[in-house]
Amino acid sequence: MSEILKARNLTKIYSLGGLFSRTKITAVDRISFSIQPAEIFTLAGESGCGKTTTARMILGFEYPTAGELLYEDQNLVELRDKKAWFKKVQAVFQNPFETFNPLRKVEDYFFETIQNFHLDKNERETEELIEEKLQAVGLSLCDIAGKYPGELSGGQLQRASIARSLLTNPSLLIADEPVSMVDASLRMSVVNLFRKMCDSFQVSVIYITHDLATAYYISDRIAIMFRGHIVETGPVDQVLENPKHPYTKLLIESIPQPDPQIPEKAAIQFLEEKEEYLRKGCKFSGRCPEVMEICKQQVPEDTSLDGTVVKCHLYQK
Ligand SMILES: Nc1ncnc2c1ncn2[C@@H]1O[C@H](COP(=O)(O)OP(=O)(O)OP(=O)(O)O)[C@@H](O)[C@H]1O
Repeated sequence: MSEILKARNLTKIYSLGGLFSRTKITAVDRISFSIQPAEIFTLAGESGCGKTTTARMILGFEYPTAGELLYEDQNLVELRDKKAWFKKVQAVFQNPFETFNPLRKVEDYFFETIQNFHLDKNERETEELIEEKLQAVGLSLCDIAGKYPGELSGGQLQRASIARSLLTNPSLLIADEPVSMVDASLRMSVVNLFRKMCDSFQVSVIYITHDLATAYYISDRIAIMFRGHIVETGPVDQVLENPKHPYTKLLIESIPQPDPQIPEKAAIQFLEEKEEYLRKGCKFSGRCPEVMEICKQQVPEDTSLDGTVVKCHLYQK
């Protein structure tokens, strides 16, 4: 089956410290990937590796500095009818309490989406459409009727957010850390919904996460990002059961969790992040246990290996 979305050498450069600053980082550096119909493709990596920037370019919130984004061979950057694109691609964000305004009833968002995209026919059909999507995520109109976001749990609200994203029958959902704000005990049930949505509605999902365990559980393919590069990509079991890139191995052993309670630590992390982005050669060379001299000089090319693609000098012929 043909791909629904293709990214080719997608690049985003930011100026650090304002538009006219001379220091620039390549937050996303010539990445290429494609999304097949009805698959879950995970973008994984630690904080500040370019995952959200990639998602924002697909959603049209950021313009790529270079490269192409193609939807059914149409260049998304040149797309004039943004509304038609938003019908096909929907987003589920990290914090459902930020997605919904605390002063508006949750059901209003459903009716508004239907109105905005001209999906309504009559009152009964509108309610049937909403009920269908809510039931698919384990809720019903009765659960949300008349309620404000604060009256639902985080898990219920995230389910409602997923249901709303399905109203337009999108072909692609972008889920950016969708369960990181949901209670740990409910996380798997929400994550499982993406698999279910994928199978029931033939929607593809780009799942953005730090959490390799949930990625392993629901994804078909995965791309591991580090400082703007995709360093390893392939079928999820191949990549996570038999990792090749030293960074993938490190990520599997331990996922660094930034601690908002320790500002000094955050500051150090930011400095490291910037240093790594600006590093010549392989961005991971400063931390790599298998570093070689060439790694400090040259960015490695992509190498195909056992069904995966690895960006590492260790595997270059
Ligand atoms: N508007 C911006 N201006 C300047 N730098 C930016 C901007 N947005 C992101 N960045 C930088 O680009 C890099 C990648 O950020 P991005 O948010 O894409 O990473 P991420 O992997 O999604 O991280 P997180 O998981 O913390 O959201 C970071 O160094 C970040 O500071």
